[in-house]
Amino acid sequence: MALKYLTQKIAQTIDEELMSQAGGFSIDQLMELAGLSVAQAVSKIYDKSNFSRVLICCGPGNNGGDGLVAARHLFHFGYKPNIFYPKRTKKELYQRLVTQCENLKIPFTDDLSEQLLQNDLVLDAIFGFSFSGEVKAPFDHVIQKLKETRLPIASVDIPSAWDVEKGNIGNRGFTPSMLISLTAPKLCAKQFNGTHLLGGRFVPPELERKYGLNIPPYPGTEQVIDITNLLKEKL
Ligand SMILES: NC(=O)C1=CN([C@@H]2O[C@H](COP(=O)(O)OP(=O)(O)OC[C@H]3O[C@@H](n4cnc5c(N)ncnc54)[C@H](O)[C@@H]3O)[C@@H](O)[C@H]2O)[C@H](O)CC1
Ligand SMILES: [K+]
Repeated sequence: MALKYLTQKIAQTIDEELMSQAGGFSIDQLMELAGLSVAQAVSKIYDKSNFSRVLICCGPGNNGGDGLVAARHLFHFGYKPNIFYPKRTKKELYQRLVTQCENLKIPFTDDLSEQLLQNDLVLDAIFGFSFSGEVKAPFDHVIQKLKETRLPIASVDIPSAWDVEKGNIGNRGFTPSMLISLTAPKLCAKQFNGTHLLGGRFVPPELERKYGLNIPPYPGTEQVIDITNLLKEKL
């Protein structure tokens, strides 16, 4: 049975259902597991001996929160993360995630151009499944710079600036080297031919059946599963 690609609406509905009274999760929990998956995916594909310096670009929503969590785990895995977080939110959850990174002395930077010259890999945690429309400032400049960089880019959940369902319309985004889909891939991932990992190992079987997700079994205690070839077989 083929893995399901989610519409924007279904992705948001599943998220809401997980965090409803019946679902029982808090956003902190889901974000922690999502960010852990992202860090584990990065460590599997980009060995720290060659890609130790990771520039984590964080957006204003939960995708950016996943990036902050991933930064902390990457630090503990022995990487040297740097964080670019141009539009911080005042919500307590994000402030705590920032404090946790500051306590690890993970540098926060304002100079994206400079950082793109000093890192080995970019983690794109700018926009996820709630992105829509044209990219607004200040992220229009950020996306442009990421289009120009030669560094490999690993995208969290959605390649930022891609339409969640239609993909890279009008070529307004960049094409990452790796995509880490969370819960299940979104429709835009049908256009993606690079390394593709799935993370977010928190979906109860009943919810998985309800939405027909057909998530392949995660190996052992892993937080990610490589679905690159699996998806190619199904195309
Ligand atoms: N169940 C899961 O899979 C989980 C996934 N997680 C991650 O959460 C994101 C979705 O988070 P959400 O807060 O809903 O939205 P985004 O981060 O995608 O972005 C919202 C943010 O962006 C702004 N925005 C929207 N469109 C534009 C635009 N055109 N230009 C500029 N800015 C824009 C908007 O105003 C908001 O501020 C999901 O993808 C996963 O990465 C959870 O962490 C855990 C559960
Ligand atoms: K992203």
